[in-house]
Amino acid sequence: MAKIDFGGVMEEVVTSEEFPLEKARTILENEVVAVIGYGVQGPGQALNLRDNGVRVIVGQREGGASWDRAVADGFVPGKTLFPIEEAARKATIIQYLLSDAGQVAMWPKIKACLNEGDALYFSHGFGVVYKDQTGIVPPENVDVILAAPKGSGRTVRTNFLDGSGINSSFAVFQDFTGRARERCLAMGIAIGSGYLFETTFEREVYSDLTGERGVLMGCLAGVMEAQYDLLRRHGHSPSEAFNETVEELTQSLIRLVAENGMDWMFANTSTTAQRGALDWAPRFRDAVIPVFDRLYESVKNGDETRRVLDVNSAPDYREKLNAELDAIRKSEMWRAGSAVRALRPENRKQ
Ligand SMILES: NC(=O)C1=CN([C@@H]2O[C@H](COP(=O)(O)OP(=O)(O)OC[C@H]3O[C@@H](n4cnc5c(N)ncnc54)[C@H](O)[C@@H]3O)[C@@H](O)[C@H]2O)C=CC1
Ligand SMILES: CC(=O)[C@](C)(O)C(=O)O
Ligand SMILES: [Mg+2]
Ligand SMILES: [Mg+2]
Repeated sequence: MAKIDFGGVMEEVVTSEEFPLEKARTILENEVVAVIGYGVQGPGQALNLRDNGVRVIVGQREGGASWDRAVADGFVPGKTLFPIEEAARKATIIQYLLSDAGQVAMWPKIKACLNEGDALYFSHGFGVVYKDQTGIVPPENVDVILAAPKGSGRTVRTNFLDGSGINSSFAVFQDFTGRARERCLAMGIAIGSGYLFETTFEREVYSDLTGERGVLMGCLAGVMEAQYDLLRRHGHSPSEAFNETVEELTQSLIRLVAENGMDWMFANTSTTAQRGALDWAPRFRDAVIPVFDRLYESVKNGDETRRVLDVNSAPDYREKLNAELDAIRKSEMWRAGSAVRALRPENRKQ
């Protein structure tokens, strides 16, 4: 493993150079991988595995939109696409990529399909770590491994297609065969990871639930809305409020952060902007610390899990979710956003 200095802390990572695809292919040579669930991660990981020469089949509920999508992506019913349990029985590596609530519902059936020496693969620590709520306790005679892409399943695929790779974490929870670690790393590389950093199931789920509720999604959505509304209350137009809150971030400034870090972005803005941002950053930081403390506690004590399972296990959860997403889409802010996006020169030409 390569030793990398992450800001003064040495960590070991596995890169696609030191663990090349050829090595992954050899390790997975005699395996049949079943991707159970063809939602967001399922397609990204399944297609990358297939393109990387791994024997992969898909298990999905018959008849729904995800099944049709798998067919459209070239998986053939009866050959490489099966109902969930049939796929799970055929496989030696079961990639459990149903929604986390779906994993709980299907667990008794999946458990019954596991053979001694199989590997049960997750992209989240959720099911295993919150076992008191999920009931997911793998049998002792299988490997239990994790490769968790740090990005959307869409990006898992688009990064692969453009020749880059997603970063993923990996973890071994249970090593029955003595091969759990190599199977885990081989899968991590074969799904298209550029490098993998090591974690545990527990640390993965705590950090992942915090990140998505926090800066990556929840906090981001919240602070954007707060600033947009503030500007609107003070008489600014929707286009001005949206540009100054979202468009400039996604089209310019966050790209500089991605390229070269926060200081680089600051260095390429006006001295006026720098002064103000440097002064206000600690105020925002201090304002949200108590919210973040509550968030981490709520993750750790299982409250977030309870909420996810409650809401996402309801029969009408899809309708309710769509209504919530629809409300965002139809809000003035995001309708303004749609108009702003349409005005980007590259979109205007179409
Ligand atoms: N969405 C993403 O990009 C990421 C997801 N993950 C993890 O990957 C795993 C899969 O997540 P997603 O791809 O978002 O899942 P998803 O929400 O897209 O669901 C996948 C499939 O599960 C099926 N499903 C749901 N409930 C079911 C049930 N009761 N019975 C049978 N099938 C059912 C649905 O047909 C759907 O196609 C989760 O553990 C998630 O936390 C990790 C990183 C990113
Ligand atoms: C994309 C990702 O890794 C998330 C946000 O954690 C998720 O979809 O669960
Ligand atoms: Mg994540
Ligand atoms: Mg997540």
